[in-house]
Amino acid sequence: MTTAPTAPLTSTDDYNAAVEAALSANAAYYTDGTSALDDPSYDALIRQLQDYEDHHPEHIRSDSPVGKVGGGAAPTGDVAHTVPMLSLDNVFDAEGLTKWGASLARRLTGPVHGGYAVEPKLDGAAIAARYRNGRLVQLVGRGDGIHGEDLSHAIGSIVGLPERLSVDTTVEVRGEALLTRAQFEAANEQRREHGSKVFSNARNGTAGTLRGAKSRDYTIETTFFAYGAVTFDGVDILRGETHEAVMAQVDALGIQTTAATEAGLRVYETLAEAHSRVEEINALRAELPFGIDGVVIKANRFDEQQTAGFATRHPHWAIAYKLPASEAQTKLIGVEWNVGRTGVIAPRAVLEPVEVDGSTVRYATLHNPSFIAQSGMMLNDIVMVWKAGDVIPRIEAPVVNLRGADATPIILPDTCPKCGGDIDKSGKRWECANGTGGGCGLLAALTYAVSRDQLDIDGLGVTFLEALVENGAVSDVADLFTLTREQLVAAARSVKRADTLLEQIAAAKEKPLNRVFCALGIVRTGRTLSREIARHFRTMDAIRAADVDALAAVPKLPAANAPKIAAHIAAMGEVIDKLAAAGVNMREPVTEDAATGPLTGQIVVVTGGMREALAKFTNRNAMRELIENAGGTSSGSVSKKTTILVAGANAGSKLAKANELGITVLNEEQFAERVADYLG
Ligand SMILES: NC(=O)c1ccc[n+]([C@@H]2O[C@H](COP(=O)([O-])OP(=O)(O)OC[C@H]3O[C@@H](n4cnc5c(N)ncnc54)[C@H](O)[C@@H]3O)[C@@H](O)[C@H]2O)c1
Ligand SMILES: [Zn+2]
Repeated sequence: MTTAPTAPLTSTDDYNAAVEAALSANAAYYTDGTSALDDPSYDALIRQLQDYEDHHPEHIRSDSPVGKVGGGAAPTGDVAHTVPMLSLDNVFDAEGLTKWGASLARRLTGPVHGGYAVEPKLDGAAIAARYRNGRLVQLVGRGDGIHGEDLSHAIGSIVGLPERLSVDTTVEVRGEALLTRAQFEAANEQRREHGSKVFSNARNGTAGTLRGAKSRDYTIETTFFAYGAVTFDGVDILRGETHEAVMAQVDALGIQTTAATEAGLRVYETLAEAHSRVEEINALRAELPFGIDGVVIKANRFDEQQTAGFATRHPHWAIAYKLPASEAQTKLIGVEWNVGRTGVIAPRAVLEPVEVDGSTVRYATLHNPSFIAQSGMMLNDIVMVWKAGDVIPRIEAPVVNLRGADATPIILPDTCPKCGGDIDKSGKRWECANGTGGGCGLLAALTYAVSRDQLDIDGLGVTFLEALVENGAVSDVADLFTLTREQLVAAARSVKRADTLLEQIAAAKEKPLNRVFCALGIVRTGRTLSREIARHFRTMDAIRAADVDALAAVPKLPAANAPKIAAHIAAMGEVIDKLAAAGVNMREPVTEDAATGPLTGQIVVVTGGMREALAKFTNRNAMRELIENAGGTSSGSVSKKTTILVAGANAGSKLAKANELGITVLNEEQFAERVADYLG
């Protein structure tokens, strides 16, 4: 795989080869961003070079990347920087941080007095934004730290970097331009539409976006976060003795700083506290709307920064605490096609196992067949795998310049890989035309139907269901309700278990319509939509009588999906009749109406583990149902619109945010009291 050797370099030949490898990786990294090495491999290579150069100073090549900003390979323009724009030194663990703290104290001949400012290390491209008399006049890339490229053509496409300041002042603000996750996806969508090569990750996408802004006839948006400011044109407007104070001043000018994020700047007295903040930011990482590759710790007071001084490549007063890489390169060795519960046929990438952010990744989602076609991916391509906010690893695009002779096209299936039936290719997602109600995906559909959020027959595990399907006792969800005691005893091999199951099945007959409907596994519907449909129509008969237009009128139901949903409901007619005949409830209970419930008009967010009075609502869907039954609206994230936060055990960032916004926070007891009539 594309990892660098880890043994020490022992000969000049080895050293020369390693320098060449680093230089070509660098050149790719800073230009079109498709390096042959991932970051950990590159960093390991640089450490090897450093080690060799320490022992053989007589062999050091003048073009060695060690100790240079941008490894000496970043595109350098002709714009002179006001003051050097440097890189950062790295540490990777607590020990490294302690060492850095000790060396800082030595330079200051005593401890740090002004505290440590801690900020996220944003993973994009450094730019300097020059404002003259309140107008954004020039953007400059970092280059070799002394000269940078003019990137002014990107003015107007960078969120957070206004073209006019709130005050007519002259200043140079420095910070990181990046693609947020959403901007990254939008950028790739645009590039696919325009037939351009998609970016394989957000970081290299940023450099490409800024540099390419000149030659594109469409605009790709990026986002800016400031992390510094220097005087420009000799106009000294910066006030305050600390980094923190200047960042507040930048913020007041209308420029976005990291204060706009949950991981924003905070100042701590001790390095130990700063280290805890590193861990906090690491925990927030998955939730942040953009990528970070570390946390930056800086001496907060300028006089202390000045005393500590600079090395050629980096300041002594700041350090980057690198977090484990959230992406890595590996090889796409296969594509699997899985058939899901509603018959969706989804492709999954099989990867050569690779370590990403502390776990081994073997698979990644490929979304749908059109994604494969548009990404231009081929089998045996090298791909960049990354973990986004979600847990499913993703790959975006192949690293085309690493494509080998063994690359072969990815073959899309002609027939359902599971049952051999036809595939419905009319939508973006392919579906087995035989995939619902009966044939393909039956077992998965049944598992879904009996699960806790639907019919809640928890004694029916997959193996049990499999036995029932195999011996012919069950061929659709309705058959579950006519199972005899004998059949259950035979499958369960236990009278006691069979009786428990009979009780659960009897209880399932009384479930509200929304759950019964959901258990049908109708295409393009899930928990939320099933609840909307049941609330809207109130009875199964009304649902069946609804035409496409009537369905499209259901709140939250995308009109484009209504025809498929209507067709599937019609196709399930026989199963629904069987359910009704078995005595399964077909009505949505009219609870206190949304207009009169105790939570009417309230927008409620739940966070943390539910205990005590709400202990049986540990499942978030159960809480949502409770909130909606009581007339409220349930939401997943805290915003200004939120009116109540229910905070349980170990509530974290949502609680902090609610407190910040002055939102009513209730504990389990208080909330339970409020909805006492609905706890059932
Ligand atoms: N894969 C490859 O082939 C390859 C090649 C070259 C470099 N790299 C990677 O690039 C990195 C080295 O690049 P570098 O020297 O540009 O350093 P760097 O990018 O790791 O760190 C310095 C930069 O951090 C940024 N930064 C983000 N948040 C900041 C904040 N709050 N305060 C100050 N600065 C902040 C600034 O842009 C600054 O220039 C390494 O991680 C290396 O692995 C990889
Ligand atoms: Zn099938």
